Amino acid sequence: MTQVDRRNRPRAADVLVVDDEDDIRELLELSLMRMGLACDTAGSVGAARALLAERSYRLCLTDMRLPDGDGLELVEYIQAVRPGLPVAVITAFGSIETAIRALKLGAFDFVTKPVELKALRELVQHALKLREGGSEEHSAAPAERSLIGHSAAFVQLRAQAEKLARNQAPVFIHGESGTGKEVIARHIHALGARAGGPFVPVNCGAISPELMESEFFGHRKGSFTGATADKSGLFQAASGGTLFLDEIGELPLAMQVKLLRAIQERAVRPVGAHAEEPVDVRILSASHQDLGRLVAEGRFRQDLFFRINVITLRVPPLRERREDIPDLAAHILARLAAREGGAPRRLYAAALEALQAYNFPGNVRELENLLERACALCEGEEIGAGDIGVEGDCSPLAAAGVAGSTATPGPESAEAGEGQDEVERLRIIRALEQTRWNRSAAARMLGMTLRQLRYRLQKWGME
Ligand SMILES: Nc1ncnc2c1ncn2[C@@H]1O[C@H](COP(=O)(O)OP(=O)(O)OP(=O)(O)O)[C@@H](O)[C@H]1O
Repeated sequence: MTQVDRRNRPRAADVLVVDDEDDIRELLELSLMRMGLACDTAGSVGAARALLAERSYRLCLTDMRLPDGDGLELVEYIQAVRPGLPVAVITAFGSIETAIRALKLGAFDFVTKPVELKALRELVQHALKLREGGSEEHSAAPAERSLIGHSAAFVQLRAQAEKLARNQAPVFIHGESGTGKEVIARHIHALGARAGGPFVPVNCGAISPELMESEFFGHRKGSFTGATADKSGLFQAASGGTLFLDEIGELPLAMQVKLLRAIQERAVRPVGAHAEEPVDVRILSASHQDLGRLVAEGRFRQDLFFRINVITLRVPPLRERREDIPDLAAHILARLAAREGGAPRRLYAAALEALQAYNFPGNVRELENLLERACALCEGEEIGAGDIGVEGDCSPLAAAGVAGSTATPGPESAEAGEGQDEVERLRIIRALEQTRWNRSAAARMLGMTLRQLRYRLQKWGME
């Protein structure tokens, strides 16, 4: 068996295929050639390293078991010496743990044996798009502009997100309500190989449990009362792109089983259909809840937790990165001005100080709401502390019964989860009072949809 099989081709090879079995190497090479790609092949970690030292590739595809090491070693090696090169691993069917370890080490994606041509083609397409840097260069600017923050915590978070944009691993984004979990997810999508595909956000808490399966997977005409035509679901809508499952902790257990299957099999079965259909989506998810705690309480399936939580990003609350407040405020004021017309309002130093001293239990979304209200109230060009309506450390929620806003709990403990719910409940009551219980206006003020607001009110027995 040749350990290094380098073809004397006029142009550089696109893909490095690493596998110790001759027939699999040949099969992969043939499939890739049909896609118009030239390959080098290697039968061991050593041979692959030798080629990587000499030549550059657009993708590396490696088997896990190799005579002198394993695919994970190669993933680590590539991260160290060729960090921009996407590397995908071929894992044995059912060895999802290995695939997850590879993703954690920085692998771009994985395929299971026997390698299906369709899965291989999709993987290669995504990898090459990433390598071309097309999505990265073209979409970095707009995504960059909309993701504001220069605090050390935020800079680190953005760097992690940008690294994760380069692979296909599921990412779980954890943070309090309104911290920017969705903007982070959009950033990961916009900088990744799927940027040309759709980004489909779903609030799992806002879909009624009876319709959930059909919403996610679609349905066939006549499969239930009201199914008057075939309809595709969110998975199909996100095909080629990213499905962002917000508030994933709200999924009922029965749906969690189905979601796990869809993620694992990369296929879904529309309600009323006989066969599954393949789907090609990257899953990003988020919650303000501590999923580990939900698992311990039996409210979230451990297997799904393990599957979606390959990598966790924690978005810090705004009160842990107060340095970001001035930039965020300027950004929000500019956005409001663009919407309303005219020049952006400025903040008096005292107003900015008041904002920086405030604890923002509702995080960036609350900052947006405060500034929108301040712009409506303020008569001149500059917003004063009085227009802001927060006085130093004294949160408006304190008046509503939440002990000092500094005591707003983080999301890490059981009490914290409950505290978060309580903070949200009070925030919603405040908005409803301000809008004289006009739910649409309150939802707008809170930055949520009417459906989301209704869902929460129902949950708390308030509707
Ligand atoms: N770093 C940021 N730069 C610019 N805008 C931000 C940033 N973080 C949050 N925002 C804005 O704040 C609002 C809330 O952000 P987002 O919806 O992403 O939060 P979230 O954590 O997903 O909220 P929820 O938990 O309620 O779903 C959005 O309007 C978003 O544009």
